Amino acid sequence: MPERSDTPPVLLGNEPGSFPHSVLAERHPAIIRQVRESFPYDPERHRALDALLAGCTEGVIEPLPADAHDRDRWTAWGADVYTGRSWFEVPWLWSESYFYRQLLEAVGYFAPGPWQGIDPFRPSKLAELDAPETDEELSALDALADRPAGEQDRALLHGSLWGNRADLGFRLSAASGETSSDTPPLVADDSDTLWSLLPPSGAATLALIADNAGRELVPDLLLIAHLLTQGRIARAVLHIKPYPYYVSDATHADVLDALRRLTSAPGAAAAYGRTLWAALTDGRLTVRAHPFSGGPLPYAEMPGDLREELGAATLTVLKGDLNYRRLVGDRLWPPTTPFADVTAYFPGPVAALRTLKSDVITGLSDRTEAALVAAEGQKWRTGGTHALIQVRA
Ligand SMILES: O=P(O)(O)OC[C@@]1(O)O[C@H](CO)[C@@H](O)[C@@H]1O
Repeated sequence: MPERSDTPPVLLGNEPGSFPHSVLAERHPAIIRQVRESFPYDPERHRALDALLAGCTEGVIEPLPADAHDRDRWTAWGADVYTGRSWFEVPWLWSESYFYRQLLEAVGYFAPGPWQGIDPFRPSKLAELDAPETDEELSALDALADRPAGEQDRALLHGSLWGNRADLGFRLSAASGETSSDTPPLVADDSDTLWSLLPPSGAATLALIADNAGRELVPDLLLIAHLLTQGRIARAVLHIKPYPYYVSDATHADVLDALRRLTSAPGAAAAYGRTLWAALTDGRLTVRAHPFSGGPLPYAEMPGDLREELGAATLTVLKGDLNYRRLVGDRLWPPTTPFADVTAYFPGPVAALRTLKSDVITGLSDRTEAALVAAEGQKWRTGGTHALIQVRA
């Protein structure tokens, strides 16, 4: 993307007291401690986790093993440039993403052996899926079945949007999700444009770039099922992560767990599950784990095949905070910078559904920004209490 002359610099994690700094200095060590307890890892795995714990705050970025299957890919993504530097002095997005790659290395996720393919975050993902809150959310679908189509559209869109609050990494460091602010929860709402891109004519292809498993993925799947049933889309491609990432990000195993949760639920939820099952088996719904989805770069740098694929979609919906950062570049834009400007490079119509959990934001009106700042200072940016639906048609 050619840079605008007023483009702010990419965020780093080097400012003590800032949100990015706290993620590197506090959230990452907490994640390692949590992973240590998640399985009875052997002494070698414990040593590797301890080394990462020391290294990720005090040390420097270490290279991947020479025989790592994805070493060349990470080199192309910048590993040689950043190796040997402090985690805090390189782009925050890169540093965080590489942390998860190194965490998988430490638990032996890629190496032949007993821990190969074992998702270190699976216990917490499954606990969430099994939680009584998930039952409550699914039983609410029964009452929705008799409501007018427009009301169902809105409920399922908002379910998917607010499902993004359920991010396990975020909960590790968010002391309280509540705010006393009386500012509206939605800071931008382009949902009319979103619906206008998906009329009930049945021809559209939706690309949904998923974020978290469990209580976010379930409503994402419900939204897809609803759009298929209403004829607003003919097919959907669900983009997930090729491996565990940012604690709760959805992998293919998580999609299958969520689907099983739906099909085994009572009432309307099971019907949604059956719709999805049928769509997967007849090819109207496909699941895609592109390597770039687990990468450390903004979408402006997506490779040609992905660009072509998303360019062919009627609409690409990006879920969540991290995808938003990757979509607009991980930069501290003035909040009133038009969303359409910073996403002009994207190969087709694009929508962001996101709760606000990091400083990056674009597309606010002057009035909304002023009201948020007057009520909360800058807390609205990271508290997860506000959300947005932004669309560039
Ligand atoms: O993408 P998600 O799940 O909505 O949020 C991811 C998140 O919790 O992790 C990043 C910090 O580690 C931030 O982008 C955000 O706070």
